[in-house]
Amino acid sequence: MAQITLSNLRHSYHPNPTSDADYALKKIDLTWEDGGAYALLGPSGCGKSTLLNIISGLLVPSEGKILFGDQDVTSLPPAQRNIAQVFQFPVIYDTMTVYDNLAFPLRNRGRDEDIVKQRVTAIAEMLEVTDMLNTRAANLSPDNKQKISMGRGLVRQDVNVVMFDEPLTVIDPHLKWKLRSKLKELHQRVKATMIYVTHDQTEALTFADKVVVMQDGEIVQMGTPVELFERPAHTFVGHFIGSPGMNVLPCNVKGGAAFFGGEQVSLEGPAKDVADGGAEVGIRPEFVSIASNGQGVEAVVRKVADVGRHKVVEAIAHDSRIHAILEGEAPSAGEAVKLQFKQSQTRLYKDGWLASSPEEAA
Ligand SMILES: Nc1ncnc2c1ncn2[C@@H]1O[C@H](COP(=O)(O)OP(=O)(O)OP(=O)(O)O)[C@@H](O)[C@H]1O
Repeated sequence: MAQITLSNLRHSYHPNPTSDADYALKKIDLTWEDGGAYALLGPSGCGKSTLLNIISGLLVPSEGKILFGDQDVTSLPPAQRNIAQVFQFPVIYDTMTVYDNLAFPLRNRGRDEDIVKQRVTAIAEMLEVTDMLNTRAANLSPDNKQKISMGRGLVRQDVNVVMFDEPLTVIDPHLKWKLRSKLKELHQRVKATMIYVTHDQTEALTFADKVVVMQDGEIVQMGTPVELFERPAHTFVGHFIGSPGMNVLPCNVKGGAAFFGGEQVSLEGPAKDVADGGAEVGIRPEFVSIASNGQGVEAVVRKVADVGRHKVVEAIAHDSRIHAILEGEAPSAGEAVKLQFKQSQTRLYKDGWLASSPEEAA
């Protein structure tokens, strides 16, 4: 196992790239710590597969280096990188038993049969498939096939990294949560570096200790699930994570103060070095409430959705849509209300990037 460093990485599929737009990966500098559980999260086309293929060696980047520990592996072929991959669709041999499928990566590298038995037994027990070891893989359900595929990825102890590429795509929705939490538990037991690629925030946030969010060939933030929720470094992260995502409202900055529709909005703290002019206020729906003291941003409720645990209110203020997540009583559609933003959670964004900082304690 090793720390993986991506240094000054860029990749273009064009033979002669001329501008940033020609690059599928713009500029990536990233370190994956040894033994970490990571998710690579972003919408379709943001460059996740390109990055994964560069780490596994299927692609050589146009620029930059990949290091495993101190070793430069940029031009090493996949077979010499000691990587395990689990794909969207199960990769198993139907004619073999579950035992032989799990044993395959070890036997392929000439491991002794007693080590094979020890590892296969341990992984089967972790995956709760011990009773299937003598079953032919052809007779398994799709989710059990994918479990075995995951087991094949985890059975070797000498890999630098295990990469999962949207591994739950074929799994029935009601079984997804089970496999998701299983994977998390497996990481804690196996302690290998794992990178889980997905466009699904729930999968990323459940699995990973650190989530890397990508947009349009760039990393916009790397952080713990709590950091991504509480302090999105970019409005894209605010939008992409959360349900509904963060409210992003156009505002005007004057002398460090933010005005939404002419009314001043109290920010979490000073917006240092933000020039006067257009910017955005970011506030998560969880921190928007209906004012009981008659003070706040005037809005009209457009829709109320009861989602069981809470209600999601959609209101319009100064032509902008604002979501609020409310527990208990909620107003009705058409009602005029005043909205309050929790000040410690109200942030300023300039050109998409976080531009306010929390008030320093006196
Ligand atoms: N072989 C290729 N040739 C040319 N362009 C490509 C190739 N593969 C990917 N691209 C382009 O590179 C960009 C990044 O694609 P990539 O497949 O890495 O994104 P992704 O986040 O993995 O998307 P998805 O989740 O849909 O697989 C996209 O604009 C895509 O069209």
